[in-house]
Amino acid sequence: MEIVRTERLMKIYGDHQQEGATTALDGINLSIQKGEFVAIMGPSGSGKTTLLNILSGIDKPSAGSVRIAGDELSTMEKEELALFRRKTLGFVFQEFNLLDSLTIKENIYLPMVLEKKSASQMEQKADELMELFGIRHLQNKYPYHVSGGQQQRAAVTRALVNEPDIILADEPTGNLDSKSSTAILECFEEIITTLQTTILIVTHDVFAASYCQKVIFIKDGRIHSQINKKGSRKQFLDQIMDNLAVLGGKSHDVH
Ligand SMILES: Nc1ncnc2c1ncn2[C@@H]1O[C@H](COP(=O)(O)OP(=O)(O)OP(=O)(O)O)[C@@H](O)[C@H]1O
Repeated sequence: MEIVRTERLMKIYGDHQQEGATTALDGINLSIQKGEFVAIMGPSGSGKTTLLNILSGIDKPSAGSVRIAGDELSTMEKEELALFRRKTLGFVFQEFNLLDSLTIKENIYLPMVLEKKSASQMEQKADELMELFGIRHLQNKYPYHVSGGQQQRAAVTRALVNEPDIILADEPTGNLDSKSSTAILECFEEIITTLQTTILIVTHDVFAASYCQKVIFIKDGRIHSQINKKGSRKQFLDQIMDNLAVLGGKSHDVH
């Protein structure tokens, strides 16, 4: 089943007939299947954030179509889109974005409260996922009392409670040390195997990308190349580095 499909996706910032307009996306055709773990990489300014914002429904394309789980996003009205985002998408951010005034458990409950789930449904789902990610014992602590890696695992749990079709993650390892990065990437692998949720990450981190099954490289708003993991993770990491070198991008954050 196809979870993401974009066709001839364009994004132009500014008036395209005037000087100073920027073509951020220039005809992106993307197809991501259910249960795939995919990374988008590319040099600074290549259009990664723009693409993620459009897939997230935060931004609208200038032209082209974007379908997520079969639904066309670009024609949705504001309220329909808000509902769609809550039901279909899960978000993970570099800065975790947990609310400091709420406990870990309350943070995790939040998307379910918005969906008006029953107390027993919320408890069952939260317990199941906190157990899976080893953070159940932290549920009554506040975010500032747990480590960055534990906060990110709570954020991943929160992203999953409404059983989204896809998790969109923006630099999910950007604020983590290598041990916590590994833990979160193993969480993602667990999600793929146990829940078959599709995961799309945008990252500069070659180590993070090497956990994915597929890496799509973009440059100047176009898909430049795409590679699939065949051998070991280490072999894939080397292959990603080679592709980045061809692309002319910086490959920092190698652990
Ligand atoms: N709101 C905006 N208005 C005008 N131009 C923009 C806007 N947002 C992004 N751009 C331009 O669009 C292009 C793509 O930007 P984008 O942020 O998507 O790149 P990126 O690959 O995410 O970069 P980075 O890795 O540095 O975050 C760049 O040339 C950028 O300057």
